[in-house]
Amino acid sequence: MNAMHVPVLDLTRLDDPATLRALDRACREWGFFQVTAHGIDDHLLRDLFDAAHRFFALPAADKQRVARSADNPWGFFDRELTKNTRDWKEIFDFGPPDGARQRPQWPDGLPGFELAVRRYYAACAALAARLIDAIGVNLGMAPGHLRPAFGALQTSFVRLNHYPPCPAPARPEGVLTPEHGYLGVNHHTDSGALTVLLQDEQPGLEVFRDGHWHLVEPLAAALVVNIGDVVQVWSNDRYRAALHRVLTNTSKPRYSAPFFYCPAYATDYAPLQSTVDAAHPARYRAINWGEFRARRAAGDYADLGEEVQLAHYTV
Ligand SMILES: O=C(O)CCC(=O)C(=O)O
Ligand SMILES: [Fe+2]
Repeated sequence: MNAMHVPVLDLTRLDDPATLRALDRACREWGFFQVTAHGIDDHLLRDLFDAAHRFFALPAADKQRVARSADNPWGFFDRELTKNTRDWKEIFDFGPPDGARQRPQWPDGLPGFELAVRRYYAACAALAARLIDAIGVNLGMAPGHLRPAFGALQTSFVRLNHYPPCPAPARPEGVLTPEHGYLGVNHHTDSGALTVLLQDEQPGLEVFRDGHWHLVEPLAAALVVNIGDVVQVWSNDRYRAALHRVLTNTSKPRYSAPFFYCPAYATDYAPLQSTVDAAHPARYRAINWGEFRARRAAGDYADLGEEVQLAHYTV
């Protein structure tokens, strides 16, 4: 195991110049960091884990009653593909309603489940808004410049992940999909702007940096944050969305809860004007989030050939 660790930032004073510098460095060097003093109440995080444990312990038929479909991405799913390869996990997704078909689904007979998920969503959205403000400032934009993309029409969502013990864990050296055995989640970048992640005490999450995989250590008081593709584009590659994956193990279940901070569908994102000059021409053309997300979601749901990547939008 590699000895370098992802940086840990104390967010007590996020607008402090020293914190902003540490944030910029973490975004440049890792695209991944952990945050303490993040302001999210411990009870809320405990309630969320409790809700996740109770949901995944339900009989399979009860979970299937809230299964997601080709029309509705919100609900239970246990056949997700990442890099066209089956992940060893089951998930529950909650995001905003959109039209008649896309709507949250809630399991019967789990008092407190919906409330715990909604509270976690709201708390993570507030934290992500603070972080995106700081990132915008670090990239040379006025405070609040990126906020409008994340108003009432933001398409952020919460995912509950359960990785059951796996009889055949895989551990490929590089960024390969395993030929034998399973990963909890195959290597990928997150396609939104930022991800805020709660993980339990069971190790498994790894980030790829300088040719090696590094464990993102479970820290009791911390949340994990990583840069997604949208911020990579805004930053014109100053920050990279880091590749990450989740290992399985033979004996212990693992639970995690990412909050994917995503803009409104109508958002067109391109390198911010402050990141582009004669020496640094724009590396991406404008991308429409609604279009990108629809193409990625179709690939996660079923094997439709090559998954859409940022590389398809470089200039
Ligand atoms: O479970 C984790 O720690 C990370 C999960 C992840 O990367 C994802 O769901 O995109
Ligand atoms: Fe991820």
